[in-house]
Amino acid sequence: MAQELPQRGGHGVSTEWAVQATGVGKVFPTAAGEVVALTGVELEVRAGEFVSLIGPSGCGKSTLLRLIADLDDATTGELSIFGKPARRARIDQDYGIAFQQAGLLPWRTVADNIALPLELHKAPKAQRTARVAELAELVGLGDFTDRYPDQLSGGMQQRVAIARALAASPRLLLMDEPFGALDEMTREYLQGELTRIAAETGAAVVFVTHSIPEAVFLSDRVVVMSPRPGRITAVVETGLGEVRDESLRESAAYFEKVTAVREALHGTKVERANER
Ligand SMILES: Nc1ncnc2c1ncn2[C@@H]1O[C@H](COP(=O)(O)OP(=O)(O)OP(=O)(O)O)[C@@H](O)[C@H]1O
Repeated sequence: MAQELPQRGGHGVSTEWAVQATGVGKVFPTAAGEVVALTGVELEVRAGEFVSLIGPSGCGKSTLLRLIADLDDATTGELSIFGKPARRARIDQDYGIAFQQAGLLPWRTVADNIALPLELHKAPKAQRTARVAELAELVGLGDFTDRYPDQLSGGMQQRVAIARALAASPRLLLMDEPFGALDEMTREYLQGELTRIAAETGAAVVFVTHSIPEAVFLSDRVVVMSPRPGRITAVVETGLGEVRDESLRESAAYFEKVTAVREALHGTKVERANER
């Protein structure tokens, strides 16, 4: 059945779905019995839309992102990325990923790590060099392109990972707490940059976070999940439009949505999340 398209503040209405999850469930067999990590997940992310997943530890946020990225298989249900099976989308490199661990190649410099997706896309050398310089500047590492990952702080490594995810201007970005290890000022700066880049490139983003303010600042919609078993319990549309600048953080509309997400989360009985 055709679903109603969510409204987006800035990119105009698209009829294309970046992600469609239908009846998705994931069960992990363990020595102690089966762990139902996800059940009955229905999620659509429109092309160009920014969606955050938030919820207490263990509610299945990372598992859902890993299924979208085809890093694991769903036990039930179906996932499609731009209308393709997740596996096809992975082979076609339809998305960029930035996860909690930077996952950089230690034998490659910052510049060569950022360039990796461009090499896979067979971009000409001159184009690669220009794009790498632009991205390194963007994440504040313009002076560090010749360094190796072990010469960088954890936060700097994470910024390289973000630049790498953006390198090939993918139509979809999958991000699992990419700013979690950064200091607050860098984090807020990169949040602003990410919304600008997503708007400029028209990329859809699925973003896992533990931070309510971060989710609200970044997103068109905040998807609230609850554990045991992991499922979607609420979806908060922010309606904050495309311009996400610092003044937004002090606006009444922003505070209202932060409160709405907090209340939706409390409805998921946060105190039970650690009973596993
Ligand atoms: N490979 C695995 N084998 C067994 N159980 C797993 C595996 N991966 C995840 N789980 C379980 O699935 C559930 C969801 O885990 P997941 O990491 O997706 O949660 P999360 O919401 O991302 O948590 P956090 O916020 O702490 O990162 C948890 O109960 C976890 O213990």
